[in-house]
Amino acid sequence: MTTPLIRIEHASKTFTLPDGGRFDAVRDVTLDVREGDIFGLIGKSGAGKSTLLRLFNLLERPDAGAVTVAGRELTALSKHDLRGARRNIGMIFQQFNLLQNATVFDNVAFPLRIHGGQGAEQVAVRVKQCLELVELAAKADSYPAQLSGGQKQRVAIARALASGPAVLLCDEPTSALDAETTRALLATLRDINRRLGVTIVIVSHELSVLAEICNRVAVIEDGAIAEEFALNQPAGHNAPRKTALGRELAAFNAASALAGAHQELSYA
Ligand SMILES: Nc1ncnc2c1ncn2[C@@H]1O[C@H](COP(=O)(O)OP(=O)(O)OP(=O)(O)O)[C@@H](O)[C@H]1O
Repeated sequence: MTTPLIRIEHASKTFTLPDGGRFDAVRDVTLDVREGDIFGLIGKSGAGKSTLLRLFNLLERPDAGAVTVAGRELTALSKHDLRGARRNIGMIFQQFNLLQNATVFDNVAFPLRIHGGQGAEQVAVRVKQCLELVELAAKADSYPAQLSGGQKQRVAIARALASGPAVLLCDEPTSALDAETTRALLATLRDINRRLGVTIVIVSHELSVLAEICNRVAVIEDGAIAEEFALNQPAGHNAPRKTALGRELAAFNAASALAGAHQELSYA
């Protein structure tokens, strides 16, 4: 058994509320993500999916437990070393989070410039590579306001990949996009996973998104893992699911596999 690329061990996160109360958003989660996975986190609104995802790069620091990525225990690193380790973990968000007053080029160059160590020419070469990857090289001089939602998210992907990370975290990456743009964006993510070998962890409330792209999912309920299972298994390899969401997702997955098989047959 190979060592997982990401290991979350007994992680918990409690928020203190304005009224002084406490809320357990993540409760004793242990989770492995293997290299090359497209790993999905599903759950109802408020289940703790985004908080859990933000533990993967310590955007939220767990109150207890350990987070290890590519052999480095992030929870044990100094601030300085954590900054370096984070270059191995890109992240994209539902609302893209681009710098509005900067061009597409400057948005993608931003993480390279703040980290330093590369000359302007090297930065330009890397930005061009990343924009070509998401098919937006022609938009280098545009501003975010001039782009469609799908294009903005592809700029965000290019920015997230600029430092050559092994992991890409995606927090509801398609929730602000229409169905067609969603399909195109998922194709880009799949391509990045297959061609560049980038491991992806994705939070989405859209079952169709997860059924289409993930090879493994965890169902989150009340901040804990209710069940975890593989998708796109050969027929007969699917054990009964424990949760309603798990059953719904498995049915979605089976239906889209069947649709795919029909499509292949009609092309044969
Ligand atoms: N900084 C915070 N302070 C207090 N409570 C928070 C904080 N961040 C999240 N929470 C609470 O923790 C719970 C889990 O939030 P989280 O965003 O992780 O859920 P989610 O499953 O991603 O939901 P959604 O799909 O609605 O985004 C929610 O009840 C939320 O209100």
